[in-house]
Amino acid sequence: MAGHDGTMEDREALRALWLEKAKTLSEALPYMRRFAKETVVVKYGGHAMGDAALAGTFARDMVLLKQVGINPVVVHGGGPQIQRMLERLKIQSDFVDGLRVTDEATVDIVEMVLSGSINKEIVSAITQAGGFAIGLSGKDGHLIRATKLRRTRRDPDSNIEKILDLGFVGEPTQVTPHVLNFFENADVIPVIAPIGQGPNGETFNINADTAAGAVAAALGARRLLMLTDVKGVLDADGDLIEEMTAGEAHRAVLEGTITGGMIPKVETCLKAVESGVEAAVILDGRVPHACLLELFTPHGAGTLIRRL
Ligand SMILES: Nc1ncnc2c1ncn2[C@@H]1O[C@H](COP(=O)(O)OP(=O)(O)O)[C@@H](O)[C@H]1O
Ligand SMILES: CC(=O)N[C@@H](CCC(=O)OP(=O)(O)O)C(=O)O
Repeated sequence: MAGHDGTMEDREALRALWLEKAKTLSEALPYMRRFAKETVVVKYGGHAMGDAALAGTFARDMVLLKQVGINPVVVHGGGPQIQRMLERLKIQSDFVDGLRVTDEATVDIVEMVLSGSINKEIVSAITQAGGFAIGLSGKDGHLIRATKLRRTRRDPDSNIEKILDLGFVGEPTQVTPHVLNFFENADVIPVIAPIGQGPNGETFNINADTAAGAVAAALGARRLLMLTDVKGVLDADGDLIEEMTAGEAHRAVLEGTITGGMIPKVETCLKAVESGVEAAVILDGRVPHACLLELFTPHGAGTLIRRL
């Protein structure tokens, strides 16, 4: 970079660059006003948090949102990190419809990785970026009450519906926003691990997309941002779909354009918008400042799903 001793051309180029940055900041003003005092729930997926530099950028973005008067609430995943720990401990793990079958030994590891290391890493990154974050799991302050997830599957030969036992996989039954409202008023950024508490004190492993959707619905969030490791929802030709209505999303699942891990993600977005969240966006967490791009520019960063 040219300093004061650079050539005239260098200084002119630098000035043009800063003017461009000032223009971008100024253009963000109407968006900042639109989202001021609003809650934005950000689901930070395990794949999206792979890179240290990107994790730092994500933390700065959360601090910036708070600084301009928005209320960011982070719900994180950690699937790949749980997987690595289970492999180190030689514990076998299977998935049904993208959900980890969770026995007693596994739920202990899931809780340790999510509420322990990952949660504290994100809290620490936000603190490093100048923010004030507090880590929670769904067990704190009755935040996420859960029950055992019931899943059934129809056997194609006998046509009999079978109950699948996923162990300690939970689904949220109630989210109590009391503790989050308290944090909002105290300018704290909550960072939530997707662990739920059952009626008898059991610990439940909740898919992080599902947990984020339930938190967004309970808070009446203006946006649910789902950071993942693809551009967004892709069509049959592999092109990004920038906006989908609930009807189009349902159709894409039925037609098989949306498969695997994208199904629970899209279903969570649909449920969230049906529960009062204004819009949900599936966006590429590998793109630096993806949340800022989505909220503060006319160039959304992924696929927006809204009620209609
Ligand atoms: N139509 C689609 N558009 C984009 N991704 C899709 C689509 N259908 C299936 N997928 C798969 O869904 C994956 C995202 O879900 P998942 O791996 O569960 O994300 P995360 O770990 O971030 O929660 C993508 O990596 C892709 O393989
Ligand atoms: C029930 C279930 O599958 N829980 C997930 C929780 C973490 C998660 O969802 O993390 P990502 O968002 O990074 O995938 C798991 O055990 O992997």
